[in-house]
Amino acid sequence: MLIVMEGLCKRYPSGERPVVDGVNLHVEQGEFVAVMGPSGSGKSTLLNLMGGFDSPDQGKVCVDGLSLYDLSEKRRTLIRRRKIGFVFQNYNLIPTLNVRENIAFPMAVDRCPREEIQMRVKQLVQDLELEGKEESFPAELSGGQQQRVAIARALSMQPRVILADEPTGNLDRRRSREVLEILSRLHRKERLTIVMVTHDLSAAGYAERILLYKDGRIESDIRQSAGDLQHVLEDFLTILRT
Ligand SMILES: Nc1ncnc2c1ncn2[C@@H]1O[C@H](COP(=O)(O)OP(=O)(O)OP(=O)(O)O)[C@@H](O)[C@H]1O
Repeated sequence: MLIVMEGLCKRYPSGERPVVDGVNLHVEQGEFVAVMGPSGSGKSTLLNLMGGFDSPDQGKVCVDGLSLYDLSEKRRTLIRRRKIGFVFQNYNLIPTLNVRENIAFPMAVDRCPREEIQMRVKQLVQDLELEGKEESFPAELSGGQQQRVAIARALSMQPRVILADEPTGNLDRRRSREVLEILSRLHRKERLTIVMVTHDLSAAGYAERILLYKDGRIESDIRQSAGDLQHVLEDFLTILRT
């Protein structure tokens, strides 16, 4: 099992109720999981806990057999860099670095050999369809291109899992589809594990498993066959209305 969450709880000091309330979740290597749910229900917090960014009040998070919150801060940072790739709604690219440098950044921090960095950047530029943009800066790119750079950067360390928080939240329909097609292809071809928070049902349609999250709990865990979105939609609406 690649990701294991057990008895996970988190309440912010300012919050009345826990935003993660006894969550148990197992994600297998190669799964593409979407997390949907009402705004403020705790989805981003759950994803941050999964990625070792936050600390739980109770419970365990294991990624690739390592219990993240039993590690020292230093080791957790290292594991995060090597095993987990993050993709955010607002891309989080470094504005003063060009595309090639943004993609190479985590590898440079990890002191990878220069030839390896060059080879990997070249491959990622190809995989993410960014040829010709290598020298461009983030401000010179469309939102979809920026997000593809962010995905390339997230993949640069060959992580075990990609955690994506609303990766298409700032993109129009066409650019969302381009980004999702790429994620979906990487998932199919390279058995990349993806956990993606999204509000967009058509984005969730690319996943093979959909978690409906509400009030800090997984209300529903649906493994969908292709095109079986109606069932998910009905569950989702029921959960939103109750
Ligand atoms: N660092 C923080 N300190 C205090 N409260 C926080 C913090 N981060 C989030 N919260 C609160 O916790 C709750 C859950 O937030 P979270 O961002 O996890 O929800 P979400 O389901 O991802 O929301 P959205 O879909 O709107 O992005 C919200 O009420 C939010 O205000």
